[in-house]
Amino acid sequence: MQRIVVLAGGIGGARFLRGLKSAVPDADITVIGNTGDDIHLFGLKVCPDLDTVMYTLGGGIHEEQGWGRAGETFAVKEELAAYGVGPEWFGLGDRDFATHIVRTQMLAAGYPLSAVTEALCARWQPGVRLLPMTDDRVETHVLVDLEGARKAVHFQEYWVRLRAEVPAHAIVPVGAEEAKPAPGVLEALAAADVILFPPSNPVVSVGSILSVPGIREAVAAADAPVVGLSPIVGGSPVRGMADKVLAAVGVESTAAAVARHYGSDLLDGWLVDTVDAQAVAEVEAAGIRCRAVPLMMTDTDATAKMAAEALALAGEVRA
Ligand SMILES: O=c1nc2n(C[C@H](O)[C@H](O)[C@H](O)CO)c3cc(O)ccc3cc-2c(=O)[nH]1
Repeated sequence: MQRIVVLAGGIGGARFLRGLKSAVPDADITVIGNTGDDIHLFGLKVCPDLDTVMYTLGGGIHEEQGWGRAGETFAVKEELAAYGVGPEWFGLGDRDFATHIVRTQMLAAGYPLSAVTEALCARWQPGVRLLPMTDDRVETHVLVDLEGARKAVHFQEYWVRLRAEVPAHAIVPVGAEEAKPAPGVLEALAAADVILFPPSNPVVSVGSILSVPGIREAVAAADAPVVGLSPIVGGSPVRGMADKVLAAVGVESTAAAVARHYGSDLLDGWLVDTVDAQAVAEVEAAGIRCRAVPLMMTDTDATAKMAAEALALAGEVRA
């Protein structure tokens, strides 16, 4: 059975995984999920990217939104607001709250996040093994200009409250230096037949995962071919704020620049969209095999084709 390891962020990663599962239903898929977006609110630990993967693959996601639960209600949030307790800018629904309550209760009882995630997945049956990148606390902060001062804000505040509309100067995965990969992460990378970087954010999603000491090294040292899919199509991100956070780390928003940012020490293959076909030569000149194929995840079939192209490229670079 083909063992595939995917380093995934939130919406883009989750949708890619749905296509991958449809392309290779019998594969053994391990997902290393980003936890740099995690936030503590109302005394609860919220893990947006792990939950987005779990709900999407488990059939509980709010499809149009891409995050949170389908059929959601907001009574708890409204009651909290009536007490003057915020933040009001972060949309936690009643059904979603239950996940965070179970998670926080288990963490308080001494279970590591990896065990808690496994317990939550026992309900959702995502059909993949979902591992957090680390059991330790890592929080992505963004250095921004706000109200005349330069300050660090939590990634969720930058993205959800500020809509990534303030200038960002640096992205800091606070706590990453002391973090250890969660149990199973290094083992999965070492045993993989293929490692994939979905079209997730290269800085705050895949970049956060790679910032955990040992993970980047394990990807680079893996026997498996590593293939990524560009989240930048025609010079802009398909969704999200990748252009803004790429600028903050000094990387141009092009499919080729993102490939060079990962580098040939990590990537063996890179897929760009057909509109970026002119980037193929530049990526190949950087020592990374490159193909131009349609990269819009319009539905599961289109996404399954992208996943199949990524696996075909992995087969090619392995040969
Ligand atoms: O744009 C928003 N995204 C929300 N997201 C998505 C989240 O901010 C992100 O898109 C990611 O963290 C980036 O992957 C949530 C995700 C959750 O799992 C739980 C709650 C939220 C709440 C919001 C929200 O209020 N607004």
